[in-house]
Amino acid sequence: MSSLADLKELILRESVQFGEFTLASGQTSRIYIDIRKSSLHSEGAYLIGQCFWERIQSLCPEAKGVGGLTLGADPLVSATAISAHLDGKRFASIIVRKEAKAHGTQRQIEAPGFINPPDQVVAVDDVVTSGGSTLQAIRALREAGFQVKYALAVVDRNAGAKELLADHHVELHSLFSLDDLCK
Ligand SMILES: O=P(O)(O)OC[C@H]1O[C@H](OP(=O)(O)OP(=O)(O)O)[C@H](O)[C@@H]1O
Ligand SMILES: O=C(O)c1cc(=O)[nH]c(=O)[nH]1
Repeated sequence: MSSLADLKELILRESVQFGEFTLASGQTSRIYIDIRKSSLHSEGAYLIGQCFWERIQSLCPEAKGVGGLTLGADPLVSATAISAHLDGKRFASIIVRKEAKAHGTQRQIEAPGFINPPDQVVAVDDVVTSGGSTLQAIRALREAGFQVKYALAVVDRNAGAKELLADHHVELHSLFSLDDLCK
């Protein structure tokens, strides 16, 4: 089986939940895809890293790193950078804090020293619904001087994120849609 097929099976097993959920956007839903249950799983982290790295190389070969909003994106950025390293490439994991630290470095963006504006970065998220969280990360990355033309999510719930990000000149891609997982 391919990494994508293995990942789909793992997400279906570990991450799909049914109930009454309030989403980040304030919408309610009877389905919740908790990708944290897969991205914090040893096999899931490996598979997400492989799938993201492969997709990023075809989508944006000039990218020097991936960045996303804590917490959902944290394991994704690390997994992608490890896959890049195993492929012999230096590639940055960037974590965007929801707000800048009030002490210490006072940074909102945590990144290794080798990546610098105006390098190209792909924005990542575990699930996109409205796209608001991904846009928050993109805004912070752009304010820091990075270029962001592409975003990549594990799951796109097809609830407006693609359109919102397109309005901000970012092309959204995903490994799966909600329909792929819950038909
Ligand atoms: O596209 P949106 O409408 O913004 O919704 C999707 C966001 O919601 C979830 O994060 P959540 O706010 O639950 O935070 P967490 O990652 O810190 O758990 C998820 O990880 C996405 O980042
Ligand atoms: O929109 C959200 O908040 C959301 C939906 C979903 O399916 N999974 C998730 O982690 N967040």
